[in-house]
Amino acid sequence: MASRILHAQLRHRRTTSSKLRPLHHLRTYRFFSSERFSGPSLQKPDVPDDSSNGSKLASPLASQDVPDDSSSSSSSSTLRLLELAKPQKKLLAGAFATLSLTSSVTLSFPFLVGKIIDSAIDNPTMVDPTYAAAGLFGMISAAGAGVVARQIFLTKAGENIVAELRSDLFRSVLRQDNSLFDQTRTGDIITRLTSDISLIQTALTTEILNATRAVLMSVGGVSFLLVTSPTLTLVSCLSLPPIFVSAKYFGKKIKALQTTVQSDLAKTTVKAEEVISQIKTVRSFNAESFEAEAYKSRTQTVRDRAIEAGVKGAYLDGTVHVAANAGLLCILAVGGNMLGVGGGTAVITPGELASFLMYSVFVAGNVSALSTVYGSLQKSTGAAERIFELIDQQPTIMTAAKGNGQPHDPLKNNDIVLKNVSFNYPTRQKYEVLSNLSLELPQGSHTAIVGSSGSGKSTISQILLRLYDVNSGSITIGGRSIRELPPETLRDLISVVQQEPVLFSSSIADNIRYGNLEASEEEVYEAAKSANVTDFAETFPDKLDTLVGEKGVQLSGGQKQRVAIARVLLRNSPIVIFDEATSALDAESEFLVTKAIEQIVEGRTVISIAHRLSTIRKAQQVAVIENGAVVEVGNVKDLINLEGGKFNELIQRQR
Ligand SMILES: Nc1ncnc2c1ncn2[C@@H]1O[C@H](COP(=O)(O)OP(=O)(O)OP(=O)(O)O)[C@@H](O)[C@H]1O
Repeated sequence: MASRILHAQLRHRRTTSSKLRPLHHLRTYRFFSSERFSGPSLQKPDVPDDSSNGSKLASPLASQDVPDDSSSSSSSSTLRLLELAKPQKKLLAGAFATLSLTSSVTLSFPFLVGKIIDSAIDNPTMVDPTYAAAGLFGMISAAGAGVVARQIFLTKAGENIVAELRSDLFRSVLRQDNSLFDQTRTGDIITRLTSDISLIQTALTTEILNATRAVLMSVGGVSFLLVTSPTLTLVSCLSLPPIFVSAKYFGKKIKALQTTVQSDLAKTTVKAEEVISQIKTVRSFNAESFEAEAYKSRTQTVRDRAIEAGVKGAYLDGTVHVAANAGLLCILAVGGNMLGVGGGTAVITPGELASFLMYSVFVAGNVSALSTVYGSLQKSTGAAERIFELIDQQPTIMTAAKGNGQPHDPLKNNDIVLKNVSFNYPTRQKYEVLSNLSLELPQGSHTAIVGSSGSGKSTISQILLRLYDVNSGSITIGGRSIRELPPETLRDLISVVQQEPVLFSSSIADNIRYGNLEASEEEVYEAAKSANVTDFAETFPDKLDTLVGEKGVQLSGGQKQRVAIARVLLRNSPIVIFDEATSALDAESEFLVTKAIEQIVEGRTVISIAHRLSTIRKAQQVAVIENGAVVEVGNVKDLINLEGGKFNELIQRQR
């Protein structure tokens, strides 16, 4: 049973939807240092350890604004795109081989039709049109088989490239600094993982092949035109100037509009994602109409720009259509005279004129296909730049850790010492959240951190986990700076129970198992029992296999909290942080959760970020935080009785 659940969970992880899921819960994900389960990181050059200025802002992503496609970055992106196709070279070679076959058949078709017409005119008794058609049908069937094979090769190559790129990109996302997630909306990243990658897939397979076919057919077609009649070839060139002029004029406008449409569309997706994920808040404020209107107005902007681009495209198509057909009429007029109509000398046969006309249509079609391919290749270069930007983003924390991934000496103990720590969030450079903060948390002790809202209590748990690096000062565990520990090792030492625990949309058991993916079913059950999860799970028909819904919406706040505690129990880390774990609960839930918490506290270093006296009572020491600094520290009794003290003041306010 256990292995079934584990396999189901791992299988679940492999699917795209579950790959996207952790973006919403990235902090939870990191508390459990599960990035590593997503596989090895991409190879990155080492960056120097910059311990004096850890609180760096990850370079913001260029968001959905399509980057300036300067030719150098475009060409390097194109080269990198081609690199991605390299491992699929056998499949792509197969696709090119079948393409050559189908193109040769298509190219020889007008030539053969011309020959059949001439033979039928010259020697009507010798040529049986049925046999001729049957012969051509044989050729077409061979080409058809080539088309089938090409599609199969292309689909396989395309899907392989996409799967590889998607998982590389996702790994890269998981390695990024928190500051990147603080300033980038989830929807932006999801767009890169989905539609941008699809654009690349099309570019690397279908479009490159279309381009090759168009070039082959155009070059082959023009050669046939020249061989058949250089004079008529010159005549057919008359249609080129209006086509080129209008393609340049409209093409520029269309590209600019398409770029804006792409960027506006991405913003619309981001908005939809935000509203859907916050639907309860939207409902409770009766804001459905407001949000629907806001979304409608965004989609209308997209629609208007897309129509504008479509209209420009229609003008271009119309101009090309008239110019190309006028060219054909010129060929017909001049070619008709060349047939010797009206008594002149014939310099061309009817069959040659027919094949010339067919090749002209081919060439026109393929030249215009080349411009379409060029347009979509431009689009995918933009998408590639957005993807490479994210893959190339250098996280400061993962790579700066000395000995990251290397074995390290075991820690002497789990004493935590924060010394003169100053910190600001990278997105708010000028606002110092922690200011010269010093605090000692001996191994096995229970410390309550109290203080007014916004004083910096939760921030302490974030810097202990090294979700952010501090600007100055030091944090040590067992005498070792946390910067020297691989982040995974550090995060294995610490578990956090948050005020609003985040669950994944799988079963209760799977959510508990997140604490230790190797745990047996019995261990999961034991953890569930100790955290009073079985009390409520047993009342559901599927018991621990009950699905909890997205972010655990199908459970109450207290039930979610107990699942989160069971998860931490299973994790068995020596340091546990309760970040106001019971403050959002009613009295009965608080009682049950507190009982569950008592199971964890035993024998561990505990930090309770607390508001209420009930949570604080069991702590051995209390640290009062004010404006990011410890202003009072001592045991609960002493501080309660300290007249005029900060803690005493806080308690008085609660009474
Ligand atoms: N990711 C972030 N980016 C920028 N500023 C942040 C971020 N998280 C928190 N802050 C700011 O840091 C300050 C301290 O926040 P913190 O969450 O540590 O306070 P707290 O003492 O835990 O408050 P509360 O009791 O209300 O939870 C606040 O002013 C907050 O606005």
